[in-house]
Amino acid sequence: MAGKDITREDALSRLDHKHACHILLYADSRAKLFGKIPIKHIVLMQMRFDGLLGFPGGLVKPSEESLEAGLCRELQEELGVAVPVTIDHYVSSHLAQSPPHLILHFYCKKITEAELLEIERAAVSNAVDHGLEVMGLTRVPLYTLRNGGGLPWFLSHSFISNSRAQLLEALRRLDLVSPQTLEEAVQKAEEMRCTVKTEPQ
Ligand SMILES: O=c1[nH]cnc2c1ncn2[C@@H]1O[C@H](COP(=O)(O)OP(=O)(O)O)[C@@H](O)[C@H]1O
Ligand SMILES: [Mn+2]
Ligand SMILES: [Mn+2]
Ligand SMILES: [Mn+2]
Repeated sequence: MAGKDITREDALSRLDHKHACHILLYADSRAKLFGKIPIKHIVLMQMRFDGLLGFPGGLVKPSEESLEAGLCRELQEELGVAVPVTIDHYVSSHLAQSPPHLILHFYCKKITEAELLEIERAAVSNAVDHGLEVMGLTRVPLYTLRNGGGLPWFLSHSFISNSRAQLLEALRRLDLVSPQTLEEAVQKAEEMRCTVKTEPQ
C-alpha cells in the first residue's frame, strides 16, 4: 500500500482529511494447536462486511472527539466492549495514497487472554455492528504448518487498506513471530497469491 507515514501532529493538523483509527489487540497464550503446536499469542482481526480482513476501529472526527475517544467508541460498536485506549497504545499515522485525504492511525494494545475471550464473547452478543459491518472476529494463526497452512495462507487473503502492512509491522515490532518465520510466511503467501491468480477462469 503506497502512501507515507506522518507524525501524529502533522496528521491532526490536517482537519480537511478523513481520519480512521484501528487497533491490534493481542494476548499471550499457552494454548497448543492439536496439543502440540504452541499458539504463543492471540491477535484479533475481523472479517468485514465487504469480505476484506481488517482491524476493529473506524472513522473518527478529530474536531469532535480525540482519536482515542473515537477509537473507543468504534470498539464499543464493533466489539460490544469499550476497550480502554490511550495515547500509550498509539503506534503510527499513515497518509493513504488512495482514497485521497484519508489518514490511518494505528494502535496496539496487549490484554490478557481472559479479556480477549471476553471480547470475543461480547462481540457476538453485544456489538451493534455484529453480523452487519462486522461479519465476525477472527484470530490470526501465527504458526506455519508443513503444508504452508497457518500464517502464509492467512496472509494470502485480501485485506482492507494498509491493514496487512499494519499487521506485519506489528508482528515484527512486538516480536510475536520470529523474523525468519515471518519472512517465510510472506514469501509463501506471495507464491500462493500468484498461483491462485493463474487458476483457469
Ligand atoms: O484495519 C484497517 N487498517 C487500516 N485502514 C483501514 C482498516 N479498516 C478500514 N480501513 C480504512 O479506513 C476507512 C474507515 O474504516 P472503517 O471501514 O473501519 O470505518 P467504520 O468502522 O467507521 O465504518 C475504510 O474505508 C478503509 O479505507
Ligand atoms: Mn464508524
Ligand atoms: Mn465501525
Ligand atoms: Mn470499522
